[in-house]
This record gives sequence, C-alpha cells and structure tokens, in this order.
Amino acid sequence: MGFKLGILGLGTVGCGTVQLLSNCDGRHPLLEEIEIYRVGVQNPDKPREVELAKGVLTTDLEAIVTDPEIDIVVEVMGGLEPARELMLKAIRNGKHVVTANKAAISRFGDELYTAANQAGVYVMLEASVGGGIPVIQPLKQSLSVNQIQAVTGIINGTTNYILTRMQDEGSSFDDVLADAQKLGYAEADPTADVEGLDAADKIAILASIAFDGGINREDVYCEGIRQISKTDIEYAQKLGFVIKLLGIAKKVNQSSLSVRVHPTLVPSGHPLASINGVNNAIFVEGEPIGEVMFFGPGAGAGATASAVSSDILNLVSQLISLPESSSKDSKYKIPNLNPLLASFHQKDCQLAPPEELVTRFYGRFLTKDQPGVIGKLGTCFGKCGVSLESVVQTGFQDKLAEIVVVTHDVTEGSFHKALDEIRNLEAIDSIPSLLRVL
Ligand SMILES: NC(=O)c1ccc[n+]([C@@H]2O[C@H](COP(=O)([O-])OP(=O)(O)OC[C@H]3O[C@@H](n4cnc5c(N)ncnc54)[C@H](OP(=O)(O)O)[C@@H]3O)[C@@H](O)[C@H]2O)c1
Ligand SMILES: N[C@@H](CCO)C(=O)O
Ligand code: NA
Repeated sequence: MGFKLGILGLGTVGCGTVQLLSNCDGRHPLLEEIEIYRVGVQNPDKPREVELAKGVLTTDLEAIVTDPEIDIVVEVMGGLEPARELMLKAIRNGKHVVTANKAAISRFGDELYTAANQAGVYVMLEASVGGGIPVIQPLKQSLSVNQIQAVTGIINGTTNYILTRMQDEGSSFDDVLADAQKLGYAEADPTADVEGLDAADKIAILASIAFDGGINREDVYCEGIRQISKTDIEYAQKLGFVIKLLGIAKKVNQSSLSVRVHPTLVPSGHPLASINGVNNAIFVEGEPIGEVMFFGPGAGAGATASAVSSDILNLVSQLISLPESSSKDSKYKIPNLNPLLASFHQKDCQLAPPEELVTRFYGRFLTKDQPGVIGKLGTCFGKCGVSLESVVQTGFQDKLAEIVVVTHDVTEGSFHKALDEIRNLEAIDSIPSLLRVL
C-alpha cells in the first residue's frame, strides 16, 4: 500500500470513512493504495462501529500529525481547537489535510491555506459543505470559468427537516425539534443548526470559493428559524411560497458582496422550494452557464464519508504522479500545487452594509380593526419608497386584524425606515414577523 492516513476522530464521519475505505470493491482502484495507519480519539474504550487493526487506535493526536510515516491527515474530530492547531501542525510537518470541519475552515481558512501553500501541501474540504454533495470541487474546477453572480443554498439538513415537517403537518417548531432530536437528526445542543450558525459557516466557505476571496465569518448576517410560526408557514403557502433557511452569497456590485443566512419565502416554483427533509441543495447562478443546482444528502456517515474519501483520492492521484526524485527528497511536498485543487484567496471580499441590500420583504402586522388601517400602512411604506406587491387581510387574532404585506424589491434601509413609522401608528398593535422573500 502506497499512502498512509492519519485520521483524527472516529465518530459519525470517521467511522463512515473507515468503513468506505475498508471495502474497496466496485470503487476506484486507487483506493487500494490507501492504508489507515493511525486513528486518534479521545476515549479509546468507547465501543466503535468499525474494527481497526491492533495499534492503529491512539489518543495521541499530536503524534499522528508529526509522524513522518503519515502522508495525509484526515481531520474529522470537529470543533475549533485543538482541530486548528493539529491541522496547522500537520501542514507544517508536510502532510496534506482533508477536513469536514466547516466551523474551523470558515474561521481559519486563510491561516490554513497560507500555511499549506508555503508547505507545498493541499487542504481539501469537500465534506465541509453539503456533506456528500460534490460542490466544493465543482465550484473550484468545473464552474471556475464562470463569473458567479450568486450562490444560494439549503445547507443545513436539520433546519430543513424541521421546516418541512412544520409545513407538511402544521406542527410547531418546538414539537418538531423535539422529534428531530429523538430521531438523531438534530444534535443534543441544536443551537448551531437552529440559529443558522452552521449554515453561516457553510455559506462563508461557498462565498470564498465562488468569489475567490476571504470572507470575515463575523460579518456574515445570520438569523435562525426559532421564530418561524405555523401562521407564517400557512400565509406563505397561501401566497405561493415555502419558507426555507437559505444561505445566500450574492454579488451586489463590482466591489462588494452580500453574504447572509435567514429564513426566506421561496416561490413554490423555484427549484429550491422542492428540497425537503434533511436534504441540501446549492443553486449557483453564473455567466455564461446560467443556473445549476447540486442536490443530495447534506449529512450522515456514508454521504460525508463519500466526500472525505473523494478528497483523499484526489490527493492520492496527485501524489502518485510525483516524479521519483521529488518523492525521495521530500516525500510529501508538491513543488507546484495544482491551482484547481489548492485553496487560496486572491483577495479579501468586501461585504456590503446590510442597509444597502435589496430584497423583497414579507411582514405580518396585528392592528386594531379600524377603518383605513391598510391605507395608513400603505402611506408609511409609500413615504419611504417601499412599493407593495400584495396586501392581504384574512383573519383576526384576539380581535386584532392580521394584515400580511409582501413588498417589491427595496433596500433594507428603506424598509426599516417605513417600519419605524408604522410602529408609531396608533392602530398598530405589533409586528409578529418580518421575513425576506427570494
Ligand atoms: N455528522 C455529519 O453528518 C457531518 C456532516 C458534514 C460534516 N461534519 C463535520 O465532521 C466533523 C466530525 O463530525 P462527527 O459528526 O463525525 O463528530 P462526532 O461523531 O462527534 O465524532 C468526533 C470524533 O472526534 C473525536 N474527538 C473530538 N475531540 C477530540 C479531542 N480533543 N481529542 C481526541 N479526539 C477527539 C471523538 O473521540 P471519541 O469518539 O473518543 O469521543 C470522536 O471520535 C465535524 O467537523 C462536523 O461538523 C459532520
Ligand atoms: N448539523 C449539520 C450536519 C451537516 O453539516 C446539518 O444539520 O446539516
Ligand atoms: Na460537499
């Protein structure tokens, strides 16, 4: 066997990867060149779904990333530290890195890529976004000749599962979340999923590749789905939309981007509207290609292992073609990294100020049931340059009239100025929800 792997972590993704690499039948023959040499975990006594040869399992992760025998380090332990430090150490020790860690890549991508390019090694991250869906390599390779205008994705399976069930069954957020936890879809601490943080990590990574520049993760606007109610899902349906948590990275002008995550009303005819359950999809718009959508399982042992293993295979295909002399001098260092596989940022991307972003809005208002209240709302919007696409009043809640408004494209600044005026109207009781419309 030619190439030795050091795997950091043997949980869901680690086990899936070991299983896939241990059964090469019917898969690419280059997989036969790979040896699982060391696997690092926290608790060596934990029962595992996979069996490893004697001496492979260790708790000394430091020894894995510095072991001269190891060619490729596969980081599937998750978290920020010590994952970052271990990946950096692996790189400085001349090892290629494959990672599924979106939290670390979205924050430390620049640092890792710079170190890797200096060391002449690759950092591969297909599993970090969209699980098994090939999207990182397609953006870096097949689509890289396009000028990308927007990348819009359903990139968190847990929230898509929750929203789909709320829509199909009319259940409440809390009930579906409890069920998703019982079924093992949502984690014990679902904060990163439901608050949109996981999707924000992923859209930051996609944006950095599609627009070829570093994204400051802290600048990614992020709203989760906790506040989504059955009422909004029903109104959305009546108006011809479904509510999805979207990650959106979009060119605003020649020099700036908008990168954000928020629940969004998606027109029912849009390809993303039909992506249900734990599935993910990434919709890319570019010139000259037009529209392309990647769809599939965004998480899970097997799907994610497929992405991790394809990265490993890509690396093996590079290593195997190195000239004999370079492999003798420095076993790992690649003198000229393949620019279609290497990760680097040409620049830092500028994000447009949120108030300049242009979008449609959906707003639900509870008002006193007085004559002329719809007119007063319309006047406030009109004064601030917000043009309305539709206004409906279908129901009452506790003697308050419920008015739902969908705007045409407006700047966030103008919309919020109108809301400030509306809040001051005597007839307004409350504004239970404000959502953006794709
Ligand atoms: N699960 C998915 O479907 C999925 C999909 C895409 C991407 N990812 C990403 O893949 C990574 C792994 O996720 P996972 O679901 O496989 O996680 P997991 O099931 O929690 O497994 C984590 C593994 O890493 C080990 N580990 C964690 N911290 C460690 C430390 N400080 N020292 C030694 N070992 C440590 C754990 O050891 P013990 O077993 O001894 O506790 C465990 O084996 C994360 O970055 C995640 O975001 C996951
Ligand atoms: N928690 C993530 C796992 C995959 O990254 C999700 O629900 O999509
Ligand atoms: Na992927």
